Amino acid sequence: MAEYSIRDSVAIIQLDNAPVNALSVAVRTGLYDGIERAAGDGSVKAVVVCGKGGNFCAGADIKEFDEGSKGPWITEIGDFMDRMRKPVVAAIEGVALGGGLEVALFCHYRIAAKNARVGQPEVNIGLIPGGGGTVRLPRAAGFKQALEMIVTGNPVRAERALKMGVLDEVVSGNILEAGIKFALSKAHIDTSLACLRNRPVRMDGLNIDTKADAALAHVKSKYKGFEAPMFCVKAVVNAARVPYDDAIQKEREYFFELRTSGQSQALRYAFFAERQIARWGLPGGGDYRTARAIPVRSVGVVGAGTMGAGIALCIITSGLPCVLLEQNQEFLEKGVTSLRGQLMGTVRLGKMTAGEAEVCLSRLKPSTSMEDLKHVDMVIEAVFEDLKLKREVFERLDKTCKPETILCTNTSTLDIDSVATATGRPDKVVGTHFFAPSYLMKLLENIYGSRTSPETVATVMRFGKTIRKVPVLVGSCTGFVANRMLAPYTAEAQFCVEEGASPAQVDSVLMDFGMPMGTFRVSDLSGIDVSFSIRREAARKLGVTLTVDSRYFRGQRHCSLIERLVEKGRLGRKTGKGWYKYEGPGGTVPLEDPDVLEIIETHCRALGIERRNVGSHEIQERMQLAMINEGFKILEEGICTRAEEIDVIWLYGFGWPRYLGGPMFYASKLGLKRVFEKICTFHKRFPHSQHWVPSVLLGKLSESGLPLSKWGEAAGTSRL
Ligand SMILES: CCC/C=C/C(=O)SCCNC(=O)CCNC(=O)[C@H](O)C(C)(C)COP(=O)([O-])OP(=O)([O-])OC[C@H]1O[C@@H](n2cnc3c(N)ncnc32)[C@H](O)[C@@H]1OP(=O)([O-])[O-]
Repeated sequence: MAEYSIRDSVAIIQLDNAPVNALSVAVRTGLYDGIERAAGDGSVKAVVVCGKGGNFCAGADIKEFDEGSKGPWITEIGDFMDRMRKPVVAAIEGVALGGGLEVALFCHYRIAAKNARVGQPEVNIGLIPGGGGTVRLPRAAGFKQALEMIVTGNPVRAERALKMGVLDEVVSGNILEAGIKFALSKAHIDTSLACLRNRPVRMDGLNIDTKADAALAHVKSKYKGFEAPMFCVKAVVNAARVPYDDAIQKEREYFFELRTSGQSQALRYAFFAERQIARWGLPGGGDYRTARAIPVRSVGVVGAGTMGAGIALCIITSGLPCVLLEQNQEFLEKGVTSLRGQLMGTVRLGKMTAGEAEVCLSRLKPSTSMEDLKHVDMVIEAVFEDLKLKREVFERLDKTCKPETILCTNTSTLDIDSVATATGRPDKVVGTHFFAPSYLMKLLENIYGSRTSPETVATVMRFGKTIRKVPVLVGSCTGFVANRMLAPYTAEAQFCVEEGASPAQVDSVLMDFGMPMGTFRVSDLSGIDVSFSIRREAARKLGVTLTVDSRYFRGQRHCSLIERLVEKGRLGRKTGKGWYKYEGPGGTVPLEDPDVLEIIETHCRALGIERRNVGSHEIQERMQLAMINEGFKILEEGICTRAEEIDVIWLYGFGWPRYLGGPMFYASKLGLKRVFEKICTFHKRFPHSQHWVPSVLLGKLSESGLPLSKWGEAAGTSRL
């Protein structure tokens, strides 16, 4: 809704829809009614539109998008304002985003508090601004700057918006008081002079034809696979070419076309999924509503290898002091050099100044003495993935650190309890699984053990946000969520290669689907020897020796191509050859290698595997469905409590194309009945792959027709 009041002959319309005053039907109706009322009230000289609770407005209410169009559209409210003879002033604090900025652009004037941010982020949810933004912003900010704001979706701060011409004034102090004062000062000025409709698009000397072609080409390559950025360009270019009303009409057509598109649905889903993951609960009780995070003012990182150094870098760049610990000076110096190198990389990219980088470094305390961890609030252990070693480290940490210190283990495979029991404080032990490269990858899988306390979970969840990661809470199991799902995905890729595909073919199928990189290129990048050691270690524990001839491991189908590559010294990019051979500058360009194809052929001949033509569709289906089936098992076991958590993990851990929502969302769009039937068929065809045993939950859901948001509940794993 919108509250209407009058002060000093100024009508005040306050948008009111907590927490961000999204433009629901009620808010738009309230705004329209308020403007109409002020226009007809002879005692009112001017109008101020503002927002309640510290924000102007975050745009259309995204939750209402699936309900069709009801109530007045922003441009209808705007047309009314355009005809008003009384000045309407937008008084902005907090954010004016999307439809919120569009409302402001319909006002005759815009003032903002210093803390305000304005922007058109619709592109992030697969849309273009649909309430006049593509037509009015270029009239205020000029074609180039408006195009940049609309295509990137990045908001700008008040001072910059003022320079761009989007705002008329930036004020300090009470925004409403400033708005009333400003409105009264304009009460006698002809409003048509301030009306953006009456101004041409500012081209600032640019030629629209050349600019349009360049912008389209740029957007096509930069936002590969995304539909909305192209439409943004088309709409803004059109606004520069045709009269105002025609441009508004075209913008609306584009907006409605995109609103019902699969991409926008997926991107809107991803928007809410990211917010859902903050709502966690523990099986033993305690959740995000009741658990209090312990303040973290300093952190220690044990292990200055690539992972540890990257984690320490995340910490110091987020403003926290960090002790980086290594067992000896040589390893410590190596770690600090690697951290410095990464930091300077961000300086070179212009993301930080050299001065800021120095400030970050001043927060780092390299050390070889565990005593330096005595007073820190949290320690993240990032030593080699070896249980015995980790338990030793935890025993020492437990003895050294103050009793309140939270102890985190950066592990991708180990059971949290088996580490926690090395301490006398298992309630304060938790897993924090960072992804390589740890400074850049946004995902943080936080893993609770059976005795991890709600306060510890609340602390690592908040800490994740502090260091600008996307923290997702998951239960403990082999591989947790990300790597557990990755295992059948990569296994199927290798089986497809054994059966007749080439690594390059598999990778191109994945890239065409929208993944940032194919699985074989990823394997080369992270090192084939890494997967080799993990497999060998797992086999060793079971008393089995894996050889190049192993076709089965624990009764399961096994592809031993990795063993063959390691035998030939093909460890990946670091050795210049792996699944590919690497050439070009710095040996970074992957080329299909006839030697690898020969290794694969020999391998298949030796094992009697008949090769055939494996089609792209089959590759995609097998890799994705095997992983999706695992996702349902994860839900079924309560390792995750919502499908959204799994999707966020894939978006941020593996770069699943955001415009496809995530694997679970993708499954919902394919239809669970179809997904289940396909998985059953693959299970019959490949009986020696555990990952094809259909998930019981999936079978149940395939009959139920329940929407994705209810899958966790149906699994009985929801804890809220
Ligand atoms: C009509 C003409 C065409 C117009 C089209 C548009 O405007 S398209 C829209 C263009 N606009 C955008 O794309 C802006 C999208 N929003 C944002 O970028 C950020 O939310 C923020 C910067 C406003 C606040 O960031 P922050 O980190 O401070 O907080 P937070 O992110 O956690 O959000 C708090 C709560 O508000 C909720 N919520 C937020 N916005 C909307 C919304 N529009 N709708 C509904 N709900 C919304 C959010 O779900 C969360 O709810 P929860 O989980 O507590 O139940």
